[in-house]
Amino acid sequence: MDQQQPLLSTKALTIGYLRSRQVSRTVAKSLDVSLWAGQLVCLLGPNGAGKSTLMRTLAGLQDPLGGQIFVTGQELAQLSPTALAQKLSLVLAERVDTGNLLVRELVALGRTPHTGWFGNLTISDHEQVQNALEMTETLGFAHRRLHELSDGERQKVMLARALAQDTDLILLDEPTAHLDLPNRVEMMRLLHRLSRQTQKAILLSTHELDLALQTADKLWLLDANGHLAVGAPEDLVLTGAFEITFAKEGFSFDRNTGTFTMHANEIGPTLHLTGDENLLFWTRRALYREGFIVGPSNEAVCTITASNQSGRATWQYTMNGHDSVFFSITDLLASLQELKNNSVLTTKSVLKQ
Ligand SMILES: Nc1ncnc2c1ncn2[C@@H]1O[C@H](COP(=O)(O)OP(=O)(O)OP(=O)(O)O)[C@@H](O)[C@H]1O
Repeated sequence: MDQQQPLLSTKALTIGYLRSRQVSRTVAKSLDVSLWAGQLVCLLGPNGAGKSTLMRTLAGLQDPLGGQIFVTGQELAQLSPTALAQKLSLVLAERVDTGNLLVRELVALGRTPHTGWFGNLTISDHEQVQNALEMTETLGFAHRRLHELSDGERQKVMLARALAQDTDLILLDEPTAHLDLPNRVEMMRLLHRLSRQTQKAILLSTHELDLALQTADKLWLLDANGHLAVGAPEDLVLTGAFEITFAKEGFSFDRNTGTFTMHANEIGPTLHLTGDENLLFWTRRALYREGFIVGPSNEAVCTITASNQSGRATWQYTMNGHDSVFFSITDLLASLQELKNNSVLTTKSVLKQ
């Protein structure tokens, strides 16, 4: 494979929609991006930013409003549908009508660009289908009809078909949309493994910010104004691009922990936290949710110490000379809430560490 040339690239690409041959909506313009062999890239952005529009345009399902797309060096507009299908496979989020097809038959359709509509499958084609079923863990329902599957099972089968198509490029529009958490993680791990083992270039759009941050080699961040930022996940977090793209009232992104924090509806008193880091992480989240501010001890009305005592999670604070000890966050919050309601927390107290 030519490592000097990206598998997919764009030059001054403009994407959007036409109505009566007039541009009715320009979603993004001046896009210059590239996808390289062995790369897993996640396309992220808020609702309506243009992720599906970009995926569909890159896959040749929708014409660009301007600029060019190159697939393995050749302009996409010049490729026949079969030539394109030998290079690029697309997995869409929406349900497609597959009639009465068996799962194995649908996955075998992935071989069509290589065999032709009436082409018989060779032993090697059957092996590719089998491999694709095994890799996606869909072999167990290969004999079932597609309309008998759950949305999550169906999504894995669609990936199996793309794998059977055996293209250098795989584009997936929200492949984790219908999966539960373990399957979402598994899907991302599988895609990551595939990009490494097979040197395929994989681009997927997703709303799974956390999983994307952990697994992607590169992120394409499309904001609501059609601006695309490209880079390693960590660079985009450190430069603040990640935060800006998802900026919305009501929550913020914490660069230190890589997590989103919801803002509480009301602002409560400041508390200081100290002790076991693991416990502090979850304590902090609970306190934020309840509208408390976590801050330095000199600004706090009390200090809560979280520790593991004989393997038991314990929270402790002292107020007005009275020690309070709790063995769950629920009980700690109940106590703090009571104090808040009684306005005791409005006066600063010296508390035991
Ligand atoms: N057929 C269409 N004609 C005109 N505008 C459209 C059409 N389809 C989508 N749009 C608009 O294009 C913009 C991008 O839509 P798109 O579906 O690509 O966003 P998205 O990032 O995939 O959103 P989501 O995360 O909600 O799936 C939106 O403002 C949408 O309203």
